Parts: sequence; C-alpha cells; structure tokens
Amino acid sequence: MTGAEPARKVTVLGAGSWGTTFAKVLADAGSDVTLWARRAEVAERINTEHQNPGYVPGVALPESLRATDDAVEAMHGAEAVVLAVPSQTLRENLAGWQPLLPPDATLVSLAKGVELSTLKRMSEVVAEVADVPMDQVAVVSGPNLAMEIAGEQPTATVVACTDHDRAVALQAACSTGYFRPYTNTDLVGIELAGACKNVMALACGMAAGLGYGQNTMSSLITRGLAETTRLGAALGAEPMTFAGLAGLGDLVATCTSPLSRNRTFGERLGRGETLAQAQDATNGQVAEGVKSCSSIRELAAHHGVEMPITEVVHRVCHEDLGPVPGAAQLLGRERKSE
Ligand SMILES: NC(=O)C1=CN([C@@H]2O[C@H](COP(=O)(O)OP(=O)(O)OC[C@H]3O[C@@H](n4cnc5c(N)ncnc54)[C@H](O)[C@@H]3O)[C@@H](O)[C@H]2O)C=CC1
Ligand SMILES: O=C(CO)COP(=O)(O)O
Repeated sequence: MTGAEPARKVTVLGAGSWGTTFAKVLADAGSDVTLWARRAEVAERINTEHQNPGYVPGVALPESLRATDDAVEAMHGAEAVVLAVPSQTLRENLAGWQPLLPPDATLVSLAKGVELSTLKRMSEVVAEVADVPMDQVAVVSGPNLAMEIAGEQPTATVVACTDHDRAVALQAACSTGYFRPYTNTDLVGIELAGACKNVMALACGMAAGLGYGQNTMSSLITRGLAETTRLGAALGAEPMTFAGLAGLGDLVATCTSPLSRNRTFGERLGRGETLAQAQDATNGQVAEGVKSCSSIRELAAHHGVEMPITEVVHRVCHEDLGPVPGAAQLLGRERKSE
C-alpha cells in the first residue's frame, strides 16, 4: 500500500479483542478484510455466526469479514498487514509470518508495549524482524477500549507512520462513521505514550483497589503524563504528542475505565490479591503493563530519566512491595517544583 489511496485488501493477524474489533472497523470502512485466528474454531465461528464470543461477546461482526487459521491464505495479496498480538510475543509471531509478508505491504502494529530484554518499541521489532525500512511500519494508538468501539461508540485515534502518505492511506482504510483516525508522524511519541499509559492504569487501579478517589487518580494521571513526557523527550519524541489522543486521551480512558484490563489488574493488586491471583482473573487476555513496567523502567534508567510511578508499579508487580508502602514511597519523595 503506497500513496494516499485507501487500502482495499487488509489482513489482521490476531483475533483477540482488539484484532477482532479493528477488523470490524476496517470492514465497516469498506476494506476487504481477512482476520487470522490461532484457533480454527474461532475462525469458523466468525465465518458462520459472525461472532467471537471469547473476546467480543454480543458483538455482531460484519458479514463481509472473513476469518481463517491459515496464515498463507490470510496474507495473500494484502496491501496492509495489521499485527494484533501481545507485545511480548510479537517478535516470535512475526518471525513465523515474515516469509509470507507481501513485499510492499504497510505493517501496522496495534500493540502497546516495550519489549523485555531488548527494550525496543514495537515498530522497531517489526522493522527488524520483517526486515523492512521504518517508513513501511505504522502504528494505531489512542483511547481505544475495544468493547466500546465494537459497540460503535464514537471514538478517535491516531495512525502514525514516518511516511505520511502511508499514514493517510491507512487512515482512509479505517475511517468509519464511528471511528475517526488522525495522522501523525511522531512514531516514537505515539508508541511510548501507548506503552506507558498501561503502567499508569495499573497504578490507578491499585489506588482504586485501596479505596482512594478522584484526587488520587488525577494526581497519578497528571504525574504519569509528566514522567511519560520526560521519557519521550529523552528518546526524541515530540512533547506535544503526549497532549494528544495517544497521550492524554488514552491515559484518561485507560486509567478511568473498568473495561481496561490493566486498570482492573491493578485494582485486584490494590485489594490485596497476588500477581498470580490477578493473572487468573484476566480470562487469558493480556494486561501489557505488568511486563512493560519493567522494560520501561529499564529504558528510563538507560536514558537517565526518573519515572517514580513506573518504579513503584514495577516493585509492586515484581518485587513484593505492597501497594500501601508503594503509595507511601511516592508521597515520601523529595519535595520539588512542578
Ligand atoms: N483490547 C483493547 O481494548 C486494546 C488493545 N490494544 C493492544 O493490542 C494488543 C493486542 O491486544 P488484545 O487484542 O486486546 O489482546 P487479547 O489478549 O485480547 O488477544 C491476543 C491475541 O493474540 C493472539 N496470540 C498470538 N500468539 C500469541 C501468544 N504467543 N500468546 C498470546 N496470545 C497470542 C491470541 O490468540 C489473541 O488472538 C496489545 O498490545 C494491547 O495492549 C490496543 C488498543 C486497544
Ligand atoms: O489500550 C487500550 C485502550 O486504549 C486497552 O487497555 P487495556 O489493555 O488496559 O484493556
């Protein structure tokens, strides 16, 4: 897919909650969409009953949306290939798909995370594993809780790509009466914002689980935005990106919605559940911040950036710090100006 023409043939790899929902958006926008599911029975149910109850219960999927568990069939002739798998498995998944990728297809990451061990953003992982230039990689990120979009509630998002024409083509391919994408060329900022907001949603969930109210939430959201912006500035992102849909927009949506898996996970930790207990309650869906809190913390350390909320979330998730002492740690920091 090149130039400013809408993508007509789009493949979505991953039929979880966001992959299925984004495939519906693309199909509703008039694109010819094939959705790849890991399990044959999920693909079969989408084709025959137009439902994916494990991930988007009660949602009627468009009849034009085709699903398959055959990656070869899914990717044949695709102008854009959308990667809708968790951040920490993207490398492994994409390595398997790499030989099947149509050469000039725009590769679109929906994942919000930073890879453990390499500390790479998802677009970096995609460009490396697919062996394509960075301007062939796009990202979609914004306040995009899948179940609200699946219910066709009005939502905006950002389509980011360093190649503006590709961003415009993808924007056209996913614009519907309920979904309004804006373009942006600041891939670094858009991706960091998406990864960090999951960590802040864990923190807000913990606060909610401890019984704290809106002052605490607002304080965490605002200071979370400050530390995310600091990291972005150190990595060359445009600071204004963090005030946009993929920054503040997604941060507010995720930190305040009971639909967020990250916020819900944090709330369970705040109520005193262990990591394993909270994990059991996710219905197999991913809460990216649980792993990304560690990779973002390490990335920040490499760049000499202070991220106190991320630090506390990491310690609560992985170093046995209780949420109450975690809150005390944040409140007890050295006094400073805003
Ligand atoms: N659900 C949402 O509201 C939104 C999710 N996202 C992001 O999209 C990405 C995908 O999220 P969801 O679709 O929500 O996740 P999910 O947990 O609902 O689904 C994950 C999908 O990846 C597939 N998959 C393939 N290989 C896998 C492996 N090795 N391990 C686990 N799953 C594997 C699963 O079968 C499943 O179809 C995440 O990075 C998430 O942060 C972004 C915006 C909205
Ligand atoms: O990214 C999301 C909303 O924009 C979804 O958040 P959760 O992964 O926490 O459900």
